[in-house]
Amino acid sequence: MLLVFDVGNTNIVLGVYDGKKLVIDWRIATTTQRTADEYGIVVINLFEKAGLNYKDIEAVVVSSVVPNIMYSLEHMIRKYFNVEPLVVGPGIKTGINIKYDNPKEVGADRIVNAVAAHDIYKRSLIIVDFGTATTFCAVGKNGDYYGGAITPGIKIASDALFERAAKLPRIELVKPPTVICKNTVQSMQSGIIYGYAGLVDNIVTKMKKEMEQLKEEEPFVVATGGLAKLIATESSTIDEINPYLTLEGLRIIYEKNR
Ligand SMILES: Nc1ncnc2c1ncn2[C@@H]1O[C@H](COP(=O)(O)OP(=O)(O)O)[C@@H](O)[C@H]1O
Ligand SMILES: CC(C)(COP(=O)(O)O)[C@@H](O)C(=O)NCCC(=O)O
Ligand SMILES: [K+]
Repeated sequence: MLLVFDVGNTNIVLGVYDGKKLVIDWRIATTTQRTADEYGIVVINLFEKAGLNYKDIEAVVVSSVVPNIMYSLEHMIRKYFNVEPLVVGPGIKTGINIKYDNPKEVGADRIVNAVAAHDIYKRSLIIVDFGTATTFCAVGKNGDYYGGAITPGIKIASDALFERAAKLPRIELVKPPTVICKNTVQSMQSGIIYGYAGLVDNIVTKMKKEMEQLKEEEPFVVATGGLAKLIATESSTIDEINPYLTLEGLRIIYEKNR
């Protein structure tokens, strides 16, 4: 079986694949303080609780946008799974042609998403990943990765408001029934959720126009990431939510590099 790690700045999402089948996935906090053994205990426990034998793992693929976690994570993988992790980065076969000024600069998660979406949808795409940051990526029909935009994630924006405004409380990210709200919590929820949906629609609409100039057909808009569900229902430009896009991309990258 294959174990994949999607290391983001807030969460690490793990997936266990048996061939093309995602057997199980887990979400743990990204902490740079954990040692290899501490990560080992957490991951082995997850396998045991799920009734899976971690010794059945034959390969591990890692996508990370958190460099200073990698020493412990790779050490854990070697020590507990006895395999050399395949780490997504320059030199790895992806089938994606990165048209960034400096291709090495693009977050691995963004490329992994592009690999999955290109493989699944086989058409021009805009991928929106709602995580610590929200990323927007334009991908051509033939797998050209044009780049896109990066904005503070919705939770960061919401936490910043709480931290910087004395009288504003920390809020739960829940959609209020109306935009015009009559109490502080719902007013904040209205501003962050409906406001963010507008941000998404504005950026996607402008990206679509630029992709037209790049002679790409009307792109299909796919959302992923922990916070996608929250916004996608309010957005008028998101066509589909695919929560497992990044994990799928890691599986596909394994197949391309085995
Ligand atoms: N199913 C869910 N429902 C609501 N929030 C979620 C869910 N899954 C993850 N989250 C939240 O999404 C955020 C992390 O999303 P994620 O895409 O993993 O971020 P990153 O990749 O930047 O670490 C966290 O705030 C987490 O609590
Ligand atoms: C923008 C990101 C922080 C998003 O990562 P995440 O929200 O998943 O933690 C990550 O893709 C990244 O570090 N990118 C490098 C810069 C770039 O893509 O241009
Ligand atoms: K992410």
